[in-house]
Amino acid sequence: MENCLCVSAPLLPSLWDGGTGCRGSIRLLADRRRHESTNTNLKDKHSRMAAYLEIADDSKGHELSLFCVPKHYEEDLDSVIIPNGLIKDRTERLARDIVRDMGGHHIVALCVLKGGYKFFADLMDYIKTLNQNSDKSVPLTVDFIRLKSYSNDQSTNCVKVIGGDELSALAGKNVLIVEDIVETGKTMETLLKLLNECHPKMVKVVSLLVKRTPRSSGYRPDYIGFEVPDKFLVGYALDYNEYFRDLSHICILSDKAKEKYKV
Ligand SMILES: O=P(O)(O)OC[C@H]1O[C@H](OP(=O)(O)OP(=O)(O)O)[C@H](O)[C@@H]1O
Ligand code: HPA
Repeated sequence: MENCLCVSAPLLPSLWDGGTGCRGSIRLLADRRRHESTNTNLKDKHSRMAAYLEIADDSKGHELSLFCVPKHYEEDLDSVIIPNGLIKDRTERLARDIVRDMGGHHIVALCVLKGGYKFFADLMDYIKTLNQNSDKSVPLTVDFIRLKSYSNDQSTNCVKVIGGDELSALAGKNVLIVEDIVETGKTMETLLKLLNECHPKMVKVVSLLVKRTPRSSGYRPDYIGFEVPDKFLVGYALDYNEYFRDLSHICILSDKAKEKYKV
């Protein structure tokens, strides 16, 4: 099913109407692709390039036995690809970049559930810390939306909106969408379309991860934590059929585990 949008909870009335040290393999890169502004009304005058840490395709990650991993998942993971500490360090810097660019305005941070909840919580904490320790501070409010399109390790191509706050409340606001991963780009493109119908003043997107994959539509967020290989990743709230959200590090899921937890 191509470009399907399903709204399956009556929570969005406006929508019902209209619709590491990985062996030296991590490098800091700038996104050389043309930066696409996510707001059709207020396109950035300056073409910015999103910086990110690249995890190389041949990165094997780190041995599981070097980290604390829940016993119940020990057999299911190939390796730790991004340790929790590195996620936090990169998130701290993303917070600084976001406040630098969006500061001075009230920001509404929109968390994309469920996968985005850990990154969202940590990013908000870092922005709060910046607010507390600077002469300039930016008011921050939070909103939530739940989107779902994956079953097993594949996008169904049908992005379902299954709950959340009313997007119409974001009219005229500076919105920061907080997402865990962009793979095909379908989830984010669907959300941006819905959001733009509500006429926000500005929309920026931060995604902790962007996957290098031939399945990508080419969509790139405004802020990116890491660019990752085309492998199915779990942990730090990223799931496989709801499992592995209770894992601190981002890990590569084994093929055996894909079979074990398949629906
Ligand atoms: O770029 P895409 O190919 O669209 O994939 C990205 C989306 O997939 C995951 O959501 P999922 O549907 O698994 O729901 P979840 O957040 O509840 O895990 C993830 O959290 C992103 O929202
Ligand atoms: N892991 C978990 N959820 C996802 C992924 C992934 O690699 N890609 C898209 N949603």
